[in-house]
Amino acid sequence: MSVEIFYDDDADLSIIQGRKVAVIGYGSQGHAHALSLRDSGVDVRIGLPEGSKSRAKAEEEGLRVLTPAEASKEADLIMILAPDTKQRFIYTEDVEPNLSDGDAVFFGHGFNIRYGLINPPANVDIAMVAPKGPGHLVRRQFVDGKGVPCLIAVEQDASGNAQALALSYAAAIGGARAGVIKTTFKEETETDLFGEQAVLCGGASALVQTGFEVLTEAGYAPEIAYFEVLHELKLIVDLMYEGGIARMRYSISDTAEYGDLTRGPRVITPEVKENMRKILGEIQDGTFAREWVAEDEAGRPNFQKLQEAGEHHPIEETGRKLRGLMSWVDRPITETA
Ligand SMILES: NC(=O)C1=CN([C@@H]2O[C@H](COP(=O)(O)OP(=O)(O)OC[C@H]3O[C@@H](n4cnc5c(N)ncnc54)[C@H](OP(=O)(O)O)[C@@H]3O)[C@@H](O)[C@H]2O)C=CC1
Ligand SMILES: CC[C@](O)(C(C)=O)C(=O)O
Ligand SMILES: [Mg+2]
Ligand SMILES: [Mg+2]
Repeated sequence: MSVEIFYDDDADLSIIQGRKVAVIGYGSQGHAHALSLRDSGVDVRIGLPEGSKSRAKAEEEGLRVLTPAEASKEADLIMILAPDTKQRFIYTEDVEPNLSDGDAVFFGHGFNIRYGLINPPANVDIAMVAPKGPGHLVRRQFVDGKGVPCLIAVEQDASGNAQALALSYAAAIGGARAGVIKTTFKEETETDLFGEQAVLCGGASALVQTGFEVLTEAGYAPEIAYFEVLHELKLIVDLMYEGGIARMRYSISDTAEYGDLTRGPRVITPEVKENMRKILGEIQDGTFAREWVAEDEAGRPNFQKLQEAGEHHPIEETGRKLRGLMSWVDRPITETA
């Protein structure tokens, strides 16, 4: 195996238990890290601006909430879990002026370091603990005694101990129960962006919406189309998660398997693969990062337009109606943060 994978036995939890941690941001990842660090015996404070709507949620959990500058000053490990497009401003205004020799600045994703938006001084550790899953599941798995795998990376090892520190942090949020893989900021950033754009979020959403459109435009009931292309997708992906594509193919009918083997490549054609390569190229050469930063600076006009179109896609209305009848899938994403 070419990668190094670490588990709980490889991690020394006492390292992170001996640090003062500031978690900047209390959203999807921030709440999961902060609550699980606290439950692992770590001294945690939250950094949020005075007017932040996340403040009440963190305070409800009994966490101590300071401004990002105060939290950075008090802490010797600052984990930045604010939106990627805001991090460079938070870093310059609140974090950097409060850094001392031997402090550590951590990230949950490598975007700002990989694309040179944050350039830290040489006297601090720069590392990453990036869970490979949405924050709400990171927390839910931790509470259930499980964990979401994490990537760790060290960009700058001023202390000579940055990797052990990152591994200790990953263990404290449950990552080492599932496996912690050592990588680089470059590899994490590029593969994470590719995964979410081409397969997990962009690819999967477009596949589901297009399948729904084809069925409903051909006159089939939206409810049947919804179950077929969205609801059942989870059940199929659960089998892949448990035992790979082979396990899924073992469980489906041979009719489905023959259709899978012969029709799948007609949907995901060589042209689609070429499009995926172009998307990867735009990530690697910085085109996507520049576009996203510019879009954010312009007030996100295109993002908002596309978001609205997605929210009004007919599959959402059908889904809301059907999920309303299935109490067990009614898990609002506001469950903990
Ligand atoms: N979402 C995920 O599951 C994953 C995210 N990541 C990475 O984690 C990081 C955080 O993403 P995510 O959890 O999705 O973010 P969210 O958008 O869910 O949450 C962002 C949080 O940052 C707060 N915030 C906004 N502006 C500031 C500021 N100026 N100072 C301090 N806090 C601020 C927000 O507060 P308010 O309520 O006021 O807006 C909110 O609490 C990103 O680097 C992302 O790429 C990595 C893996 C998975
Ligand atoms: C798949 C999306 C993700 O990369 C994640 C949950 O890991 C993100 O940035 O939210
Ligand atoms: Mg990811
Ligand atoms: Mg991501």
